Amino acid sequence: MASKIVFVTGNVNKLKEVRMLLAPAEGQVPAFELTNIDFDLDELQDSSLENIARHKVSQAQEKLAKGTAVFVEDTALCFDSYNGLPGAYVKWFLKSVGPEGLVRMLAGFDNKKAEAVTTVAFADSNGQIHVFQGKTQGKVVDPRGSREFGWDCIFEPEEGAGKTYAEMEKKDKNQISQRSRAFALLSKHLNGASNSGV
Ligand SMILES: O=c1[nH]c(=O)c2ncn([C@@H]3O[C@H](COP(=O)(O)OP(=O)(O)OP(=O)(O)O)[C@@H](O)[C@H]3O)c2[nH]1
Ligand SMILES: [Mg+2]
Repeated sequence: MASKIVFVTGNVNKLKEVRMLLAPAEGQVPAFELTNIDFDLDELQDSSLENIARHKVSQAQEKLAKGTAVFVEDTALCFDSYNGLPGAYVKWFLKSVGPEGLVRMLAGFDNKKAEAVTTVAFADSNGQIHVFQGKTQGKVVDPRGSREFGWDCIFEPEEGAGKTYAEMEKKDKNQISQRSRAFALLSKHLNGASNSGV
């Protein structure tokens, strides 16, 4: 029977993407069964994305039965002109000023470059924590496309043929997104570990 892995997140858009990213290739037997729990986890206020993800998964571990394999992810949007801010704080900026407010933050700057970073922290069934990170470079632009997911409408990735994430098909975003890069590393780890159990 496939082992279970829990993804702790309260973000339905992340869940949708991660389910696509971790889906087994056609004809392949799934190596694990992915389930989701929405716990309210405290998020460390720290400039280290790795520390934030490690702290987040440690809390998730404490809430689950010992031996449960679990992962979390934290996603940051880092402005070049702000030396990496808002970074992991982007969630709170979005809540207070929306995508337009994020665009306005860069109004006085010629440099609109931004980096999207997803940091995955996976605690295996022995309680050992593994961290994986994916990055995508791009720039901040006036909102274009669907407003469904966070800052997707203002992030134009360098490899996106001039489209914002929000203007792209999900499968195309998944080819180049910071999340897909981080989860490709987790997948590789899980596939390597599948013989010994997760
Ligand atoms: O346009 C976007 N494209 C993305 O690919 C993306 N990934 C995350 N986000 C947003 O950035 C903040 C991260 O904060 P975050 O990592 O703490 O997430 P969260 O609190 O929503 O969920 P979780 O912590 O329960 O998993 C939240 O506002 C998310 O909505 C994204 N926005
Ligand atoms: Mg969060």
